[in-house]
Amino acid sequence: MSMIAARLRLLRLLARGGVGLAVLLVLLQLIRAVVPVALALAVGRLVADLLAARTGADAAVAAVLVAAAFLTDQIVWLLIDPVRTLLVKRIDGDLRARVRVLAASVPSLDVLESEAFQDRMARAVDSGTGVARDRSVGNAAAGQLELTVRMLSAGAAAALLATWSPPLAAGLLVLALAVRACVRRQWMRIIDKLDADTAGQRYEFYLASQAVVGAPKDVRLYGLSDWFAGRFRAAVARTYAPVWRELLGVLPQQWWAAGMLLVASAAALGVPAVAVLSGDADPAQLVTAVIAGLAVLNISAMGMEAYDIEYGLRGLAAADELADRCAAAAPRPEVVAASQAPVVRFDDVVFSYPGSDRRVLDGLSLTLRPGEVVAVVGENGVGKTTFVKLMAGLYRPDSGRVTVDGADPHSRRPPITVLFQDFVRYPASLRDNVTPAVPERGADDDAVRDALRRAGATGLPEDLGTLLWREGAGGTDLSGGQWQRVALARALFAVGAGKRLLVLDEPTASLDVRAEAEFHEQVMSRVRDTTTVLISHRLSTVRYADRILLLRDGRVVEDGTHDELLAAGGGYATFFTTQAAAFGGEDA
Ligand SMILES: Nc1ncnc2c1ncn2[C@@H]1O[C@H](COP(=O)(O)OP(=O)(O)OP(=O)(O)O)[C@@H](O)[C@H]1O
Repeated sequence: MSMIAARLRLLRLLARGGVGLAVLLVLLQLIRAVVPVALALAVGRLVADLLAARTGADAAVAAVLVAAAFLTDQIVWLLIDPVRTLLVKRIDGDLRARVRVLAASVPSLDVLESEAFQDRMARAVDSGTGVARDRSVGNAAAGQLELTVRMLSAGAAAALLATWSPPLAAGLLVLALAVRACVRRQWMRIIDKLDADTAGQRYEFYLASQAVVGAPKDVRLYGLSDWFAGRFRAAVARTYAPVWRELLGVLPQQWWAAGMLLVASAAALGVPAVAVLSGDADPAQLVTAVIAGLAVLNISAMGMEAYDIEYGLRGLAAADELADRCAAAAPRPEVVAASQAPVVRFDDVVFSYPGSDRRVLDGLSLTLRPGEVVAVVGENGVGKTTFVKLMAGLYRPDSGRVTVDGADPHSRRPPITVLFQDFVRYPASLRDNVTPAVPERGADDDAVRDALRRAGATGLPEDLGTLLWREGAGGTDLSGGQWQRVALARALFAVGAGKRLLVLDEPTASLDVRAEAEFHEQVMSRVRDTTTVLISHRLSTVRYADRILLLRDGRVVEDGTHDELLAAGGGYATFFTTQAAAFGGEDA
């Protein structure tokens, strides 16, 4: 897109903040644009009236016009700020919502988690960390309007000056625009530097958010505020050092621009003065010409709008690239309905996370038969959760094949529900924390209560409408174990609503011993019409599974029932006996 088209697009974006508000801002800016010309004319008339010793009434009218022009400028200036702020916030809010919808529409996590996608997302909705000004598309749109109006104002002042001296008007305008263009090019190098280290800016933002909200207990318990502050200062210094260096490099280059402006100002003042001295102009014309000349030169000063425009254009480009990436990504998978438990197959699957060459899954082959409860065990980091993500179609294998009932889960999402280890605690009601896996089902309080009961969730608020978000009005919070039961209820509710592939990743991690003992009876024995994957380090949880798979080196190395694997005396048997010994008996 050409520069002019991009800038016209910025102006059109103003309407996204509300047509009425945009029109008001345009009007206010236009009034500001004509003020310098009005002031030049009014002051010229005042001087003419005073010198011609006309009636006091004539001079008073001229003085009132001068005052009116001055006051109008002040009042409009006061009004512009709130109108501009509101408009910018609305435009940015609109873009932020669009970007979030785009991000949510990406079907696979590899695109979402890629650095390029994250960078573009941060750029498109940048709220200006690190500098005093918001670097946003909304600011760019408002800045483009300001610049357009400043140009119009300079043009109008030049036109007024041209009625007296066309060469002076043309000369001042060309000089002012040349100075502006050169200075702008120098300063924009700083934005390139700012853009260069987006990963550093993300890290700095992460540190700041961890220090305030992410790790409040650790910060207080271990007195970590200095630790965070030191790292934050170091991160800021690392990220912004190149920017400061660029800044120091640009400053000495300002001398010649200052020199050119000095010459231009001398011409703006000197040419009319010489004309008056030589009798070619009267003092009133001098005053009008000088004010108009200085108004023309005003455009040479690069205001903050230049940064706003430059940064916002990059934000807009980032948003466009996001849209293109999303359009190019695979379409949102069709969700498959199933009346019976599905069969899941992994054939020689190899998978590495984007940006890593470490094979997390390396030739993984397995079959989950319909209605089976299959436990997956293995050391930390062996790839159990990764296996689930591929089964759910959230990533695609690098090679090999994943199918659920014969279909690729990436393009046809199976009727799956997953209780992830890091399950989401929705800032919503208890009811809405149980139902999100099947939003189409709607609120069915009996089914919600039944799922909570089967998950063994006790001590919860009686009212399903209770907000489970402490920061919200009337909100409350739950213990870790209670949250895990609510998340388990979420999975069971989804099974009740027809999801026939159930994954429980560490479902008993936060449960006490009695609750864990009840887990098999209350939960596992009731999901028989569902293909179930159970991931747990607690071997007492997995021992009742129909089959147990032990993962190592990215593939299945043992496959059998608890008794078969114990008898085989392999890795599972070692796990089990070690755990049993740690708990003081064979029955871990
Ligand atoms: N989003 C990700 N990007 C890059 N690497 C990842 C990502 N998620 C996990 N990994 C890496 O993949 C490997 C397998 O992780 P995974 O979570 O599947 O292990 P796990 O067997 O479930 O572990 P645990 O028992 O600790 O829960 C780990 O080495 C981890 O560092």
